[in-house]
Amino acid sequence: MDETAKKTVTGGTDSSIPVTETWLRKHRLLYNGATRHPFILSIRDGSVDFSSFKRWLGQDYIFVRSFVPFVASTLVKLCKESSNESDMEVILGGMASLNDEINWFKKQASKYHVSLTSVVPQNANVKYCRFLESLTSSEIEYPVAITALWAIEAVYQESFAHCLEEGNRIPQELQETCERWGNEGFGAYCKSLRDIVDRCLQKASPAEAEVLFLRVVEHEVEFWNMSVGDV
Ligand SMILES: Cc1ncc(CN)c(N)n1
Repeated sequence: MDETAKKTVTGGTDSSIPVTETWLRKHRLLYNGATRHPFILSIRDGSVDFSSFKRWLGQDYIFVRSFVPFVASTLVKLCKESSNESDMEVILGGMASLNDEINWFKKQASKYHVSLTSVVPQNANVKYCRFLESLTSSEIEYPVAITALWAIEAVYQESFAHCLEEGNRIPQELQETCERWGNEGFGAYCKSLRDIVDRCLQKASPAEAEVLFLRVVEHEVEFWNMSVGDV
């Protein structure tokens, strides 16, 4: 991160607006590109190509395995920098649900005959996993790491919750997939993460956090692009 990006800036022109709200307003177009991606829209309207779905499944399993050490490193940063008890419960809850997520991927892979041991990570996935690894560095502070964690989870939550909204024509086989991330419990988890980000960045928000938010959203768009074979 260069020196300009490291500079501390205020959250926005109106300090009563939480920082995440400021970013979402400012970067709405890019954010919608991730949460309303053609892959997601095709699940919602039932036109999804199942070979894309299977590609996504195999690649996301690899991603989630790299996501675990990143979440664990965020927990370590919390303990070192503030040890806020309620933040700890939120992150621990997230880690527990990642265990379920990994088992879910294994079950789905066997249902769709995807051999998880033979999946070759594609370029977009390799880059995203490298990015996650870079965030485990001790130079990345807790408020910045938790920002990335919130953004990563929020994109999936909003994408799949959109699939479930009224008027959907989700193929019956994919209903469970949409519910995995679109359910209310996962929504509440993402809201807790968002509240943590807003609290941590209330007084001063490093430009580095906003840059990371944008990079996460870009990686998510690339990940969906890869899933539809558009790389
Ligand atoms: C790429 C990606 N982003 C987010 C998630 C939700 N844990 C996921 N499984 N995969």
